[in-house]
Amino acid sequence: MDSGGADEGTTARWMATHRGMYERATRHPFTVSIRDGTVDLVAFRRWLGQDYMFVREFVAFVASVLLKCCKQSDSTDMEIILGGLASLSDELSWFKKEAAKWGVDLVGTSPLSSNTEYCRFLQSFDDPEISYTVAITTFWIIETVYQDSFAFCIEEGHRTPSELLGTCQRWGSADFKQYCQSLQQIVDRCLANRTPDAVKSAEEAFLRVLELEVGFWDMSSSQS
Ligand SMILES: Cc1ncc(CN)c(N)n1
Repeated sequence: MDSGGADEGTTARWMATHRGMYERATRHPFTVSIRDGTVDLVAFRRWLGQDYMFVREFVAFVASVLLKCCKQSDSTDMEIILGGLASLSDELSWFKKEAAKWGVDLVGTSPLSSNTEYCRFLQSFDDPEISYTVAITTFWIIETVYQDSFAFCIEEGHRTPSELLGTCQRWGSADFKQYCQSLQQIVDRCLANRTPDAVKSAEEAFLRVLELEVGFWDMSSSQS
């Protein structure tokens, strides 16, 4: 981790301060049911179709983060963000393959309301007034919720059905964890240089993502 900033470790503090909310997002009954082996496969298929649409929107969001990054003078973060963006190409192919396997019709699927709400939030980052710090914070926590949620599904003692292990590995792998940690280091470094108001805006974005992630899992479980 970069040792230059006095305010290093802000993200860890947020995670501790907002532990309850963080756990609602990362230990949601939907993902816990995957780990327990009791997952409703209708809900899993719904999640798959909805998440495919989300990821298509996420590509544009990550591109907007990259653009903000490139406009910064000292932009060593660019390669990590670009790597994340490039990997979404694979991810979209993976969704198409899984959809075929599970009989999910991606073309005929429409976004449910929680997905639409989340996608609108992502689209709002097109605004050049939204800072790189807020954008990279948002990017980091979006990826981290999936990393933490799915890593739990393959941790010791899991009863995840074998046909879902690939899904859990996708986001629960050590490589994906490492990538999330790289993003977290960028966020902590950015936050260390910012005013209290700027840090507050980033914290609000962090909390908003947690809320939207809970909404996304709820939607997957119950079609709300
Ligand atoms: C809703 C949601 N949140 C996060 C991720 C991880 N990129 C995702 N695919 N979908």
